[in-house]
Amino acid sequence: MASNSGNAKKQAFVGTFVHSKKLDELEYLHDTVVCVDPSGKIVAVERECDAKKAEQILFAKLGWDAADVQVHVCKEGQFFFPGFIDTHIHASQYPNVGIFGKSTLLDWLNTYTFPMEASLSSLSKARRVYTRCIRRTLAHGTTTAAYYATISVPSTSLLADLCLSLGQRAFVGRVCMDRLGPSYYLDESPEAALSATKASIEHIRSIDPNYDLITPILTPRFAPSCTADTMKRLGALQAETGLPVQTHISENVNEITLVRDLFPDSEHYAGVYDDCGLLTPKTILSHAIHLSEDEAELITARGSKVAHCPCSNSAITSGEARVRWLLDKGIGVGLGTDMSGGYSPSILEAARLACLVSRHLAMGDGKGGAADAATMMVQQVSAEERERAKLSVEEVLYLATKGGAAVVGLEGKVGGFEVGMEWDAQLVGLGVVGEVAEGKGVDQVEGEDEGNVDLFGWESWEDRVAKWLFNGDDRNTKRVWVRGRLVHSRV
Ligand SMILES: O=c1[nH]c(=O)c2nc[nH]c2[nH]1
Ligand SMILES: [Zn+2]
Repeated sequence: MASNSGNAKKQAFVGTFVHSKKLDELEYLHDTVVCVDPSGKIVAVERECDAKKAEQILFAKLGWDAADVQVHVCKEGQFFFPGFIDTHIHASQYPNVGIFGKSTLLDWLNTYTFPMEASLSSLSKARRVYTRCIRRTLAHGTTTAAYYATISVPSTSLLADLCLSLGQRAFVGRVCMDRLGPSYYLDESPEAALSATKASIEHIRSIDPNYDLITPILTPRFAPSCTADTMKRLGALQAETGLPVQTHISENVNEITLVRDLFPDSEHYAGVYDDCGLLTPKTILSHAIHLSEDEAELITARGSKVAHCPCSNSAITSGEARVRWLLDKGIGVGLGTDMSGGYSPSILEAARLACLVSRHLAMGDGKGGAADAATMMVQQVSAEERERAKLSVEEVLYLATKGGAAVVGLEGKVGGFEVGMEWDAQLVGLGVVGEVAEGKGVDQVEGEDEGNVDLFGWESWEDRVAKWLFNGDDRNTKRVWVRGRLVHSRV
């Protein structure tokens, strides 16, 4: 089956392009044309060019007939930005967003999460939930998502089918858990967990044989809910297939105590995964809030990556992940919404919350992470070091795009605008406020742009992007493409 049907045209995108060059630097490409071939690949990035020049020179250089090219031109206040990568999201928890009360991880799982996930064994309910989740995240500019589904194979297969048909690039994981869950929502045995995982992989292979858009991902939920036997089988399957792995680590202090009790022979939480062959360069570890130095060093050595989920970590009171500390150790970090631990489907929201959480660390009043005020004082962390904890606009937007791409193993393929990469992109539009109408004393808002961001025209491009980060939302996400296919449009 074609993995990205509905797109078989040559396209040219004209205007301003903003993307990450490196962790702390955004590049602004003005008066630029990006050409995308029918397979969704970027084949040209031409500076100092416009639609007319492209027609006269660039298309000919590519051997394109201008009549065959669909041209998209940015309007005032608009720019192209790479699609967001959500490195950690539970599609099956989407109906629960915002519903967490004052719970913390372990009671949150039992009260809200397991009942909702179990209920999605009803395929009609799963279809409603997954369709809405995919549409909503696309509308917020998420072009790639690393999804947890449920323990049900048909329900997980349905999520993969829907991502393919709605055009979202996805990693789809059938959740494995064979203990410490309610009896109605557990794998019967390690053998059952493994064979269900294999059935889910087979289904994805049948709908997208080359994993062009949808890739299976091995998903032991987290160490407390998996026996060592199950995790070792999944580790062996990873070694055999080379597939990616996703799980949770070190989110909550009670969870860490539980892991210590359940796995007394392992050195620490990260060691449990390592002992089972699950700490690989293709492993996405979510949260990683309370890691020790030894654990971070092991993760660095294994090349595993971290999904930082600031919304979830704040909502269910888990703590503050030390992103700068992780980055300094050479660990790749991306952003996750972690719905519904996190209440928002938006990676833009995750990026702004990553800024704020890093500032709480800098203020030293975070009581959740090992780098909280007391620890920092004891360790005599200098004022400069605390200041370094702060993440900039450029840095969180890197984590949301290029950094996330590296976390899910798509570096060089998505997350930026370079020849050879795929056109996974969003068109961002900010509201442009016109001159005060003479004699009326009120601002006139021009154009169809709406939303929460007002541009007055004097802002630098850096300031425009900062205004988008802190006040933007899905109203500013005008169009979204994955592999060149238009998958969401407000205009
Ligand atoms: O944020 C989280 N969401 C979950 O669903 C989950 N399961 C285990 N640990 C978890 N953490
Ligand atoms: Zn999670």
